[in-house]
Amino acid sequence: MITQNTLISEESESDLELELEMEMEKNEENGSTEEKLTGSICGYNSLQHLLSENLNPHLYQEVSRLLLGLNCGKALETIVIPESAKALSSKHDFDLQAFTFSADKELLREPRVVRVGLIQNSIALPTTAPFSDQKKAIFEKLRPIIDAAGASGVNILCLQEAWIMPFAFCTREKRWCELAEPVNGESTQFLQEFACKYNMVIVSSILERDINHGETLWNTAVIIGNNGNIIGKHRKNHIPRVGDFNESTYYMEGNTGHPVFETAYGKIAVNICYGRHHPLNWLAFGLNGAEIVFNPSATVGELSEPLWPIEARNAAIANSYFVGSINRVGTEIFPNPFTSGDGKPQHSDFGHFYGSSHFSAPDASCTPSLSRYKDGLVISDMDLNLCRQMKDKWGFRMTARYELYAEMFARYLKPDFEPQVITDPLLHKKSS
Ligand SMILES: NC(=O)NCCC(=O)O
Repeated sequence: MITQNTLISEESESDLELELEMEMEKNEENGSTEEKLTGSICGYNSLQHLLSENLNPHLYQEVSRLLLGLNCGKALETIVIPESAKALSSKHDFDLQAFTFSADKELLREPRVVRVGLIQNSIALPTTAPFSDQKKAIFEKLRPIIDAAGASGVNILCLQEAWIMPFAFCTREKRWCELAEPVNGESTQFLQEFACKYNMVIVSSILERDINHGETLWNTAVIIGNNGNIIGKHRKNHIPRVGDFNESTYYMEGNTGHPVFETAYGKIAVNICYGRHHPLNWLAFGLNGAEIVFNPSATVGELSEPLWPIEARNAAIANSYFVGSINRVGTEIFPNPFTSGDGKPQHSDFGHFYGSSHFSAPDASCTPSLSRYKDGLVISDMDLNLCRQMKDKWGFRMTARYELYAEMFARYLKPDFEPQVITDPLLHKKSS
């Protein structure tokens, strides 16, 4: 029975306001109160935080079991983070969390444990600052977070979508195109040093300018190998045309298919942001053998927050791989107001990017999420053997009936396609 442990939604409005005020006061974390007010859930930095503070330990355990699932029959365990990484997180005020997904022991294969990190961040300077200063400030902001990942022994690190810039695609202003870089440009060079220093694979999502093909623009993930080499790139397949996400003004649908990159630490792929709403996009990376698929994103609460914890987790389950979901944080205000043809008054920001980066595993378990308003690094160990173990257990690949769907698509793509509908012969008969 929920009584004094009740969720705060049942409290009176004035109680709630008082509690929120007290929570904000006792909250020692840095960052502006205003950002926390817009970014928090009633003063809590994440759903897990809200629940853990308001439920008794037994109720919290039961709620977590249902919300986060179990991994090998147990709640996910946290892992010990080196003091040097913790010190960086306190000094530079970023959220730092670390977990481990295990798999069953096998008789013929050794465990294949890799340590993976995801970074979420807000921009570092106002969008009105000179572009080069904005970019440099983001580099400087990320430096200690990447160092914390390196100090923690992260093998594969992924940054958020278009991490070197504000998510300016809402504006439709062409001047933001200046922030596009070639695949081997400034941001890649910046990350190559870390890749070498920490023997780390890094996935970097940028606005790409393809110099060799008419200086065209793409939304691209660059895969940097642990020797600092560029392994390859993937271009975002599905471009949003929803709300303020006016990204088709800037770049076209990707032309790189669904590549899987075989790295020193496993087979990885990147499903960039809006591609997460397309189950076939997830499927294709799985068919090419991905063991971890990253979803670097930029999305706002009003549009997608109820979808966020579901889609990635479902993809991990359906495709028997791990998913790393990243969303940026904060509210980015642009100098010129814009509208997006949806009848809403003109405005100067997208709304709040709600962070909440996390991992999902093929056995339906997932980590708690990072903060809704703070920069953060979430780390997880994952035994990649779990991918095949879940394929063997559920048999989704073997029961998939791909031939049925191949035939369906072949028919659907023909101009004379007619939907397969069998109408009740009595439906249109006049009653006599
Ligand atoms: N960046 C991007 O594709 N955002 C689209 C919004 C969403 O998919 O939630």
